[in-house]
Amino acid sequence: MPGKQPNLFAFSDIEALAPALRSYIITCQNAGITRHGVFKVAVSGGSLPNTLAKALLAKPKSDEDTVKFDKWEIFFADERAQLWISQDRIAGQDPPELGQPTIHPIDTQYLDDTQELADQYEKVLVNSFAKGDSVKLPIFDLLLLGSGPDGHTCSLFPGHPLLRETDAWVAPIEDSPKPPPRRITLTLPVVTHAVKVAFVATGAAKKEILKEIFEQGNGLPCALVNEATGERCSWFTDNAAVEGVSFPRRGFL
Ligand SMILES: O=C(O)[C@H](O)[C@@H](O)[C@H](O)[C@H](O)COP(=O)(O)O
Repeated sequence: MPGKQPNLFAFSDIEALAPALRSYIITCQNAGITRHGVFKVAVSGGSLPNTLAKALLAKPKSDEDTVKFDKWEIFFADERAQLWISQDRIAGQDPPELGQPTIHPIDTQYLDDTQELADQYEKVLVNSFAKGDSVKLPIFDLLLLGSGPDGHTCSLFPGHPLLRETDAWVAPIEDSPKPPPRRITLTLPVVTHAVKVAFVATGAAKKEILKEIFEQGNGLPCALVNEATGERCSWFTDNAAVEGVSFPRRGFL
């Protein structure tokens, strides 16, 4: 289905990927600011924050190429029910001269109760997106996600009943196959309702799972996001990650 498929971009390496990712994010940022005065973005962990730092902390090339962090509202796409994880997030890496984003971390007083942790984080979203009769789902301007070697994204794992969640915006998980087992995550309907979804997946270790996601799908969480979002979804990969993947690449303009 032309036009309905996700955009698969493949770069020679992370150095080449970073400026394209920056330009994509700035386009989403400017669209969000035009629509509602702020840029609402949710971010995953893994290697993504380091790639984002490379992309976003580079020197602007023009006025249009400006990252307006003071207009950013940053949420976590998923989070471990642990104290230390936030340290490797992009939150700690914004130099003050770029402006301070509004960051919405989890409330660590609820770490012992993942349902409460999820409910409290959902309240944070409700305050920002005004859940009510007319707002069934929050609409993030952008989700910046990674893909695990098993095809998971956020803390949505292959074959897990959480993939069938339809009501909650944020859900707890107590049996994550990837340690640690206790986490909270945005739910699939929230992920697929975003204006734009971008995955960043690099390195040869990703090629088997990317082949499965793009060729068979197999109900893998990343494939479900691809299917539900189509052209709203973009994959920023390097050649090593997509070697042997039969799926048309797009040129990044
Ligand atoms: O909480 C976690 O366990 C990580 O956030 C994890 O979900 C990560 O996002 C993916 O495994 C992709 O990680 P890489 O991009 O580092 O491969």
